[in-house]
Amino acid sequence: MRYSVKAPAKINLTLDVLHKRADGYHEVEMIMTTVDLADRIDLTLTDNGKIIIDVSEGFVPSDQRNLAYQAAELLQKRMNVQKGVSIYITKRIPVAAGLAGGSSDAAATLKGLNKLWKLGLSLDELAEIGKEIGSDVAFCVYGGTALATGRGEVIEAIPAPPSCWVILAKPPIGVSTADIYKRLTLQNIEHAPTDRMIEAIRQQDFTGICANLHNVLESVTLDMYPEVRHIKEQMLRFGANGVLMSGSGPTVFGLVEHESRLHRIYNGLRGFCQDVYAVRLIRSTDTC
Ligand SMILES: C[C@@](CO)(OP(=O)(O)O)[C@H](O)COP(=O)(O)OP(=O)(O)OC[C@H]1O[C@@H](n2ccc(N)nc2=O)[C@H](O)[C@@H]1O
Ligand SMILES: Nc1ncnc2c1ncn2[C@@H]1O[C@H](COP(=O)(O)OP(=O)(O)O)[C@@H](O)[C@H]1O
Repeated sequence: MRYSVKAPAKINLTLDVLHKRADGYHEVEMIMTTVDLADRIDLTLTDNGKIIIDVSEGFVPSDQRNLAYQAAELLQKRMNVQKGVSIYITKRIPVAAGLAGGSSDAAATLKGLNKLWKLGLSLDELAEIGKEIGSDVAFCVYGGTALATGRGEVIEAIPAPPSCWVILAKPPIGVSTADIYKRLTLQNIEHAPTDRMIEAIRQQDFTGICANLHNVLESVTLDMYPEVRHIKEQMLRFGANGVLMSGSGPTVFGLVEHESRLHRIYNGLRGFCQDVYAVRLIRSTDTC
């Protein structure tokens, strides 16, 4: 028996850090939404109880370090499953990019194995297991658009923003999330307008959404990697309506209302950046 599951990327429309916690994590407030750039996870049932993993990209670990492997192992142990699985990941989401590719692979694996192993767990139960693997996994289990709090694992669904195009551009660098959080200075931080963003989304106010995009990690990554700042400036110059770095970066996304502008921005960016994608927001939460 075999299942294919889509694992979509996320972007952060806002990312605020409230304080550093005693456990070393940061207390965050983020509005996240899924986009239709996705990895594909193929799951094949095996009878010997073993978990085998392979990945289309050589530089993503194809062993216990892979978050999809960790998700399968945790679920197998937690639910006392005797069956095994062979996992094949076709990567399309750039790696270490601020798009939660690994977290989404883990979430999709949990959702796919829930069917393959006939476990009958709810999304809430899968998210509860997923949060042990990483802060972004719970959001990826639900998909859609949500306010994430705590260390990112407390998820409250909110309505989807109005449909629009999203241009993603990633310079050829990988960013360590832990490193960016470590370098963040919390004094004099300009906090994100989370409430205003939620209101703009509720009102389906595209201009308001673009005006309230804010990520407190952005200045940390921009100071370390001037090429990220350059991409931001160029995306705005080519005509994106709103531009922001996603997560800890280095991917920059631009929201674009009209398709007529999309090609100009895409082609302009492709002139100096290899990794550019034109995608759409996913408005449905059913990603499986
Ligand atoms: C920044 C964000 C925004 O969505 O995404 P990415 O840039 O990774 O996509 C997330 O907060 C990342 O989530 P995720 O990548 O799952 O993080 P984890 O594996 O849980 O943590 C990696 C490391 O980041 C730091 N970390 C993470 C989350 C948090 N709220 N506070 C932290 O300080 C910790 O040092 C931790 O060891
Ligand atoms: N399935 C996976 N896909 C991508 N990266 C993975 C995966 N499993 C583990 N990793 C590791 O996780 C790190 C972060 O990757 P990723 O989730 O793509 O980035 P981000 O946290 O910035 O969104 C990478 O350095 C990679 O080695």
